[in-house]
Amino acid sequence: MPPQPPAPPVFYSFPTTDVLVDSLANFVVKAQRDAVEKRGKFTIALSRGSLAANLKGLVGQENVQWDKWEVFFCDEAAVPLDSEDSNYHSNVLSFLSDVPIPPNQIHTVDVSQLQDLEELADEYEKQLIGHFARSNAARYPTFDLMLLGIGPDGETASLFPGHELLTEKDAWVAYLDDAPRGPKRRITMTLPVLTHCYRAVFVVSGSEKAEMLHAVLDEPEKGLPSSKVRPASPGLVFFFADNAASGLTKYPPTAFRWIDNEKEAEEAVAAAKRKAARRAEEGEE
Ligand SMILES: O=C(O)[C@H](O)[C@@H](O)[C@H](O)[C@H](O)COP(=O)(O)O
Repeated sequence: MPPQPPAPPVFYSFPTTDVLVDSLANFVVKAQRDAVEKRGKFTIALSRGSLAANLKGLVGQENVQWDKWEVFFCDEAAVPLDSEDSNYHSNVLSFLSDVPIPPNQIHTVDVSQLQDLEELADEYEKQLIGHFARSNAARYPTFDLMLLGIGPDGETASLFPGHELLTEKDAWVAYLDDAPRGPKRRITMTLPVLTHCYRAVFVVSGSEKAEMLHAVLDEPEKGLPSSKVRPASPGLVFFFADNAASGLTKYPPTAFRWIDNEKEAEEAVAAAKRKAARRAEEGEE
């Protein structure tokens, strides 16, 4: 079978993250239902950063089959599990401590047992292999849902622009000791794993991300790490809040599903029409 084309992205735009959290929770729960129906369980991977806070809407969701969840972390700092730098810890504070996922289905690495970064990465890769070998892993595991952020330089998980890890094709989990921001020592899922999933959702908020998002989405030829996560159809979704998407040029406002921000939507459509009319006029001159 020829390789499937990358999915055209689906965009949701929210006025604020307060509005986004409920829709994101609904989206995750729907993805869970779909996965459990088709494959009997739900494998989800969570990226470091502000994402954890945006998952708090999962608490109190009804009809969730928490016992079917298998939670992994796209990237993790080599810090104790109760450190505020720990991705696991951020997610515990946000929602994991309030939902009944069996603890052995939340897959962490414990630096109090292992200090060496290479060993940490190997240990986490073994956990992935142990889990996915029983189900769908051929060359790479296929997560039901990858939840990702985009950092100020276009990084995602702990894959930073220009870093040698971006070319890693063999390992599922790799390590770095030179992260340019935050804790330097980390492990991260590699690009083939991030991209080889049923659905990837990027959650991005804040107008300070607008310029960088323009580079990620409108100029993929620049090859920023976040531009390279392109699951096969139909799996690429963006949740935007607080004007994060205001710098995009390639996608018209009509490509967005505007949630609770009709006024902004109307303004964006009107601005796009004015721009198109101006261009047409300039063409005539
Ligand atoms: O440690 C980190 O920060 C992550 O490695 C990074 O890739 C993160 O996912 C993005 O920076 C988005 O984070 P924010 O949503 O917090 O900006």
